[in-house]
Amino acid sequence: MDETTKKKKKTAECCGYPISIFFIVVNEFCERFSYYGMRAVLVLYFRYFLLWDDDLATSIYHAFVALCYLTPILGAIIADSWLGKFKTIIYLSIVYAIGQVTMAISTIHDITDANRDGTPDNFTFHIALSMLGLILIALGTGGIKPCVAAFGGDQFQEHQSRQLNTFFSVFYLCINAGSLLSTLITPVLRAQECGIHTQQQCYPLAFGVPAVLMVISLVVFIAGSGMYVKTDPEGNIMWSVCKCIGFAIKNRFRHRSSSYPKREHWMDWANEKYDKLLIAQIKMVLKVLFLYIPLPMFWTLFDQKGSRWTLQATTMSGDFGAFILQPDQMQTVNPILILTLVPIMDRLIFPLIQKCGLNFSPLKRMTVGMLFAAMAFVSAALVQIEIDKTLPNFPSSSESQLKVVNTYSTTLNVTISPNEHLLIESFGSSADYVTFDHQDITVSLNTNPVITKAFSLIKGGRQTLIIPSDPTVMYLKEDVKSKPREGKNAIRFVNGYTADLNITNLDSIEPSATTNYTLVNQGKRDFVLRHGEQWCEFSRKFGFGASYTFLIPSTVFSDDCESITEVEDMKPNSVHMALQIPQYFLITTGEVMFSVTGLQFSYSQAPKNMKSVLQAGWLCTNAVGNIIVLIVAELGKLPKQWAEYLLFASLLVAVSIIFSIMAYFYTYIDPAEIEAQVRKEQGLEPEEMEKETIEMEEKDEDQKNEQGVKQTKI
Ligand SMILES: CC(C)C[C@H](N)C(=O)N1CCC[C@H]1C(=O)O
Repeated sequence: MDETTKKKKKTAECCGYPISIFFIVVNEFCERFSYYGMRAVLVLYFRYFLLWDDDLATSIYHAFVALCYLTPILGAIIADSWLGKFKTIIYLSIVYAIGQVTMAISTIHDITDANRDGTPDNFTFHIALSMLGLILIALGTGGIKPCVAAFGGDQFQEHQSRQLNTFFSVFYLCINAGSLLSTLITPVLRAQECGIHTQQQCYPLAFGVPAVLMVISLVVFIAGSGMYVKTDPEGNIMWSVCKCIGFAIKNRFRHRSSSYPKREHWMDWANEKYDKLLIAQIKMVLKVLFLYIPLPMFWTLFDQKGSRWTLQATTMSGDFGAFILQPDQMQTVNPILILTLVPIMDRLIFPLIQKCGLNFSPLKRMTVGMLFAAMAFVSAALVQIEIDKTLPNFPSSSESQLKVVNTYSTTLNVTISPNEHLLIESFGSSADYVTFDHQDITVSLNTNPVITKAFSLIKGGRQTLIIPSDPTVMYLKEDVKSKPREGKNAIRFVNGYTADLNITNLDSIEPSATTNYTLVNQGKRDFVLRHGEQWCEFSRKFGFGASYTFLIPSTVFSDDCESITEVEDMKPNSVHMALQIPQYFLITTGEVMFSVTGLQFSYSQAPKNMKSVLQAGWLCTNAVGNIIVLIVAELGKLPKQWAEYLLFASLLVAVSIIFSIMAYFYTYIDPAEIEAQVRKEQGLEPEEMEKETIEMEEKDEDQKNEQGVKQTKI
């Protein structure tokens, strides 16, 4: 029996809408807040809390997203064949909430930070707990995804078809409103400092708030339970489809001899055992699923917004004058644009194209959407080329780089064997790093007597030779050799004062010593220097992604910190994050054309009882897209990031050409019409079919009433 044909239960209404819809819409908003909020900080958590490298962080991120889009099949099977949509949503939401809480707990560094140095001591514990959390989240979010929208649709009566359409628009807006708010808020929460023993990036808050939102989502959904129209499971349509396909293949194989007459379609080999209607429906579904084959490539590019593009933003400047944008907040441009572009496209662009007499069919829209996504990656490559121009010339794995800092009382002539001569004034440094293709060097200073010392440099590393007030004890200090994380600044101090010094938030520094790097955020920062009763204060304004060594002279307290000099080890990021806006605009325009159209297309081309099968198939294209990113990342990374972006863009152009050829041969169908025709061929007239349906419904209803089961819709 078709569950969407008629509804007999009159539900409470407000302004023509079932009141129960309110609970479903709020539930979706909270759930999407929870999911996207957690996702917004996930790569940074992998990269900077678990200390994974870029490739591993990106791979696990995409594996997780892929899992989230594979589990809808599981959710659809559970709902259709066992629990029904309502119970499936409740049970899987509980699993989801437990996953979010587990994830939030795994980010508390203090749990294993026994030595209280600010970093976890037992990474295995944090990794295991976070992986468990992510698996539960993937199971929950993917499992309920195909059920919630359909459950919302179930709430509407036959006369509410206009409201039903509005519901789906509001539903989509809720997805993006929830994700917009969360991607704005969670990075801010992450940027806070918190902790019991030491203050660190507040990942527990960034993951904790999404966990709370998921609990709220569940509570809101349960609160509406008295008002919902609930349908019982109707048997597992997916299982019937699989059995029918399996039989057709087996039967075809059994009759492979040329003596058997050919059949029009290979699915016709199931005619002996299966209903013609089911076979016709499977044919319609397979035709659409075949078209889906090239689609994952779109998602391969789309989902890199959260990984590669965010990492790209960490090497850019987020100073927008009136406000500062964190690298991970750039992702919010997508839902903002969705909220504006969907109405513009629907109300303006598509009608205008239609007015011009152009046939912009759904499959054409999807092809153009792919081309927009490819253009977005060309734009990302151009931005990357600009960034690369501003990046320091880091040493290759066989080279070593050295810089010299002089805190001796006079200018020094520094000779580095065999032929490097540097003139460095007091409390100054060499202009830039000197690159060596060998590691063993000898340094001579023109002091009286001459001081000579041998050093071994780190292969592939950057170091600074610190010449203190007593040059005989000159020493090497390792420098940062990549941009500091998350657009922060790495700073350190050389103590040229004659006694121990205390600097805000740092351990005490001995005379002539150099501190390790400390990361500071963008903006104005104040430091207080102290020795006994003496103190002075100095301030510096920082940009994004720079590195500095501050040289403290012996006169520091007498001139009130004025004489502190600054050596720039690495220039701040100079390419502005606004340059990422064109790539976001292009990918979002592509998304509206591809994703929104794809959803409508999947729905309109699916037979009535297999809408969920195609929805699950559609979600699977997203999963496969993420798996492709994983494979590409694992197979090997191109030496240049811009080249990788161009590779993805070219692949998508190639795929969109293949898709447009496949689309050319696709004939749009009206599934209801085909179903009616098959029924007619089977000898069932429309009136008879109607009568039969009503009789079946009434019989079914009577049975349910007898059993005392609340049957609310037919
Ligand atoms: C990535 C954005 C925050 C959300 C995106 N615009 C979107 O609505 N979706 C991306 C995959 C499908 C859809 C969703 O259901 O989340």
